[in-house]
Amino acid sequence: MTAQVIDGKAFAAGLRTRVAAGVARLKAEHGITPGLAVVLVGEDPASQVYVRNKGEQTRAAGMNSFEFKLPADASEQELLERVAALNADPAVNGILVQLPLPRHMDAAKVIDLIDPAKDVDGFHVVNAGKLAVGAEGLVPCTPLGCLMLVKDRLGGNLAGLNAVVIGRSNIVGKPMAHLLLKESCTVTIAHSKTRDLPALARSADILVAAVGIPQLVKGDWVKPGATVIDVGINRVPKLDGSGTRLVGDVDYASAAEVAGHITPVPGGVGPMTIACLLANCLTAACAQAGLPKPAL
Ligand SMILES: Nc1nc2c(c(=O)[nH]1)N[C@@H](CN(C=O)c1ccc(C(=O)N[C@@H](CCC(=O)O)C(=O)O)cc1)CN2
Repeated sequence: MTAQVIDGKAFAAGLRTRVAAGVARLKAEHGITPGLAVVLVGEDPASQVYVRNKGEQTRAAGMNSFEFKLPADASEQELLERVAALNADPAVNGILVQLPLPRHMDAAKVIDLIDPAKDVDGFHVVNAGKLAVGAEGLVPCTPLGCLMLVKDRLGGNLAGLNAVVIGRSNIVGKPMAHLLLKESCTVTIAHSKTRDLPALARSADILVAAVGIPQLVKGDWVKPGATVIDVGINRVPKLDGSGTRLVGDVDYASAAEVAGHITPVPGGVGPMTIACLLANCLTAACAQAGLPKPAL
């Protein structure tokens, strides 16, 4: 079997178009222009690219973009003060602090200060808790994007499917598991202490790899016909030694021979992260104005 490739880039472009239409409606009917504030601390090259892309895509969707850059040696207090100011700013509907933060800053403390209503990353414990109990809240962008891709491919009804999520981070693994559980999948979260991971992975109808180990998941870990979602973004040396290339947590070539559907890296899950951020910002702006959640 050769898997069908899930084109996350194309799906994300469609989602951004739907978000832009929702933003235009919100402006026309209620005079509200959603505003997204992104805070970057330091000069990590990948983070700089992601933040620039967020600003461009926010403006392209018709929303206001506010960008704040702090030097790598800024104090944690400075960052907390910036977040507090954004919490109080009515023009700002969504706040995102780009991760990772420099080592001297405590990301949990910073996220904890973000107003949960403006927490478009969905990382605040209030939003994590809402997801865990199945209540309406802001959902982390990457797992939300993964779920959209899976539902699009499998026809929307995931009930009864076996899902294995490799990775237990608060940002991807745990929220992904909750989202799949909400869809009535039978969900297992695997991690570094899991016994016989290949056998467990082979039981999955939906296999999500979010562990940060380049090409960990091999073709013989994949159940024939399974949907494989690769969240990994790992930069590794090219085989000929000329620079680097991006690979996922899945060994794409061997997994694609067995899977039914598979996301590539790049061009799979990655582009969904920013598209879902825009969707969350529109959702947050509507909720703050007492309006229903937009259908995207
Ligand atoms: N506060 C947050 N920080 C970080 C998040 C996040 O969701 N919130 N996620 C990642 C980085 N990220 C967005 O911030 C992000 C990662 C990857 C992509 C993407 O489009 N990737 C491309 C490849 C890009 C490349 O060539 O390097 C792809 O996979 O096709 C977008 C956004 C960590 N920090």
